[in-house]
Amino acid sequence: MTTAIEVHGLRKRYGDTRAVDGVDLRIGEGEVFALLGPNGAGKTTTVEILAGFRDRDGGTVAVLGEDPQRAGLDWRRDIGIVFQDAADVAALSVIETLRHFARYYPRARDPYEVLQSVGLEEKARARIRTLSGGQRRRLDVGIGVIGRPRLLFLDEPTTGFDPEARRRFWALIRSLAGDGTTILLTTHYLDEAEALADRVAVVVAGRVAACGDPASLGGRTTAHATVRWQEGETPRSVRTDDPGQLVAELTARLGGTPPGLTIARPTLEDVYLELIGDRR
Ligand SMILES: Nc1ncnc2c1ncn2[C@@H]1O[C@H](COP(=O)(O)OP(=O)(O)OP(=O)(O)O)[C@@H](O)[C@H]1O
Repeated sequence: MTTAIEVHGLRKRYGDTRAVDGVDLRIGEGEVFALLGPNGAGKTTTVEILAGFRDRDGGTVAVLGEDPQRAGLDWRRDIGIVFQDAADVAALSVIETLRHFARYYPRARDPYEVLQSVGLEEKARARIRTLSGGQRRRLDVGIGVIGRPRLLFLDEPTTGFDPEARRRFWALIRSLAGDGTTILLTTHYLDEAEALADRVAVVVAGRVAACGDPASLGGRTTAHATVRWQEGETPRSVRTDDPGQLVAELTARLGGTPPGLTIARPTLEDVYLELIGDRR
C-alpha cells in the first residue's frame, strides 16, 4: 500500500505543555484512520501539524510525500480540512459558500451534490448565520470535501450532529473512502471509530498508546470472554479464554443450548478506558 502519511518522533510543546511527545504513525493511501484519546491528548495538534497549519518542534513528517511545513499550493489542493473552529463566511448563503470554495479547486465537486450528501438541500438559500450548530458543522464537512481532496482531515466532524445526520455523514465518509480518499479523523465517539475506521490509534499524553484494527485493538478478539446463561431462575456467568469449550460442556450437561446464552468479548470502550487509565 502506498503511504499517505508517515510520521516519526513528532513533538510539539506549548510553553511547558508537551502536547505531542513522540508520535509515530503510518497511514496508507485509501485508509480511514481514527485518532482517539481523552481531551488534551494532542490529537488536534497532531492533525494541525499534518495539515500544515502548525509548525512542529521535532520529528519528521511526510504527507502525500511532502513536508507540510514546506509544501506549496498544489499539495494544499489535494488536502481537505474540517477543523473544530472553521472560518466564518456568515454573510453568504449555504450554496453560495459551497460555490465560493469550489472555485479554488481545479477538480471541484458539484456544489449541489455536496449539498445533498451533507443533507442541507433545504437550507441551500439560508444565510450561514441562521444555521443551527449541527447544520453549520455539516456545511463545514461539505466545504472540506468540495475540492475532491486525496486526503481529508476531520477534527471531531460529527460533534453536535443528531443521530440521523451522523448516519448520513458515515455514509458520506464510506463513499469517499470507496473512491480512494484517505481520511484521518479524530473523534470521541467510539462507535464512530468502530463503524468507519480501518485502523485507530489511541493517543494518551501526546503519545500513541495503541494502534490497530478497532475489532482487535488491545487483543479484543483473544481476550477472556464472559459467557452468560440462565440455569432455572439463576443467572450464571463465567470468564473464560475458551468459550467454545464451555458452551459445548453446558450444552451437553443441560441437554441443549443454554437459555439466555451470550458470549461477550471486551468492547472497544473497555479497551479504550483501560488504555487511557488514570487520564480519564
Ligand atoms: N494554542 C495552544 N496554546 C497553548 N496550549 C495549547 C494550544 N493548543 C493546545 N494546547 C494544549 O496542548 C494540549 C493538547 O491539546 P490538543 O487540542 O491537541 O488535544 P486534543 O487531543 O485535540 O483534545 P480534545 O479532545 O479536547 O480536542 C492540551 O494540554 C492543550 O491545552
